[in-house]
Amino acid sequence: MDYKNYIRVIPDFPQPGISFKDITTLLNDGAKYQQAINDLKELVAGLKIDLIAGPEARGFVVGAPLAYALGVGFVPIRKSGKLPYKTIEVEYDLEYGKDRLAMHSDAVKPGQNVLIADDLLATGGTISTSVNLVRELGGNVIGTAFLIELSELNGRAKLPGIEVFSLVTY
Ligand SMILES: O=P(O)(O)OC[C@H]1O[C@H](OP(=O)(O)OP(=O)(O)O)[C@H](O)[C@@H]1O
Ligand SMILES: Nc1ncnc2[nH]cnc12
Repeated sequence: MDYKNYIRVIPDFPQPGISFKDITTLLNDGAKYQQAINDLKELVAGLKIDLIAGPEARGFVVGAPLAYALGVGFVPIRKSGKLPYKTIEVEYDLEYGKDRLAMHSDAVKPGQNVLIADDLLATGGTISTSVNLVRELGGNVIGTAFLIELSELNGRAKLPGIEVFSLVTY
């Protein structure tokens, strides 16, 4: 499927110079959304995955259905202050701004194989921070999966030695 037909591109959002890739138009189409998750499932079929972790908020709409489709657990990685139990936290830079990500300290057991999923790889700040959180708990990051990769921002450079799977590249 040509995913670009279903992703809306909004210039200068949320600030001048950013070409925003809006996946709500893909999510709005049930058959295409389902196909996207199934296509990601095919891409990661060779991996032995114990858990999928996904960063708030758009990582949830990719990571949770992928976990459900694979029959594995899902770990939410959230912005600071949202998780109720003990957390580990890391600050990071975004394409537009700064934030802090957190994960429950018992969410990943040492040695578990974790795939990290999100809607989009831009600078790689969000995903490399997610990788650091999973590794801090002793998890083994076996890959990362995205609907969209923005190749010019070279997020892959922040993921040395980690496999990157994506459905569409801009
Ligand atoms: O590779 P990066 O430069 O880190 O950018 C990619 C991240 O930015 C967006 O999330 P955002 O922080 O805007 O939050 P949201 O999912 O809550 O909209 C997107 O969903 C990715 O998580
Ligand atoms: N260009 C972009 N479009 C959509 N989400 C993003 N997150 C970071 N950069 C983005």
